[in-house]
Amino acid sequence: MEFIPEDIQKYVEAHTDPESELLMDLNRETHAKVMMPRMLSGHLQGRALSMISHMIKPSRILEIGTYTGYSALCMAEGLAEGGKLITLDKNEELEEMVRGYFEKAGYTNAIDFRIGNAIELIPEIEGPFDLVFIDADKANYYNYFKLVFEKVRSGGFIIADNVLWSGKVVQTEKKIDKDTQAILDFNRLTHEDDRVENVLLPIRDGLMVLRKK
Ligand SMILES: C[S@@+](CC[C@H](N)C(=O)[O-])C[C@H]1O[C@@H](n2cnc3c(N)ncnc32)[C@H](O)[C@@H]1O
Repeated sequence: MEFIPEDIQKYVEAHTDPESELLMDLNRETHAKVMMPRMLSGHLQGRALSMISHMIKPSRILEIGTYTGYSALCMAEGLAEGGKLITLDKNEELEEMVRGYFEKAGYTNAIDFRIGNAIELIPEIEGPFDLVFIDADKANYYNYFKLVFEKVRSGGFIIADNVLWSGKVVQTEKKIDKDTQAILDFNRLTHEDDRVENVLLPIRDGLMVLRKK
């Protein structure tokens, strides 16, 4: 589902910095060879994540849901000198491709790519983090929020992707599927949580931006 008219989307992209050659290659290769390329953040959201990361200048970023590494590479652009980004994914089939791109981008030392179930990996990872990006299985979104919360420094950010869930968050049908319900719960619970400030940005499929007080 497109949330804004196609011509406006094109105008927005034309007036946003282009992707680097490497990100363009990764975008193309993902679309040509990998299942469900819609999962990749893409040009506009990638530039937004890079811009946000530059604004925060994080020393430590945690990403939950690497896929082919596109969003990790975008957020890594804003890391402080000597900063680290840890990214988690359970799909080992993409490991070689993802590591190849991290190497080509010169981020072998800055990006720590770990394979496994994020629910099991996160408790073993020490904080504090300046920025956490939640972009894995929707059913666990609120669990991820709870698992990372104490690891985020005061003033740090948690961003969750796909919180508009292709518009299903405002559907009027009575039967709500499991993932939609999980996103609805995540949006409501984080919005009502006094420990964070929040803004839901309607970029692509929706980014929930939370700032820990
Ligand atoms: C939407 S994609 C991530 C897209 C990527 N962040 C980007 O913007 O280019 C979601 C990823 O989460 C991973 N994933 C799903 N459940 C997971 C889990 N329990 N633990 C770790 N990774 C998981 C999937 O394998 C998939 O690669």
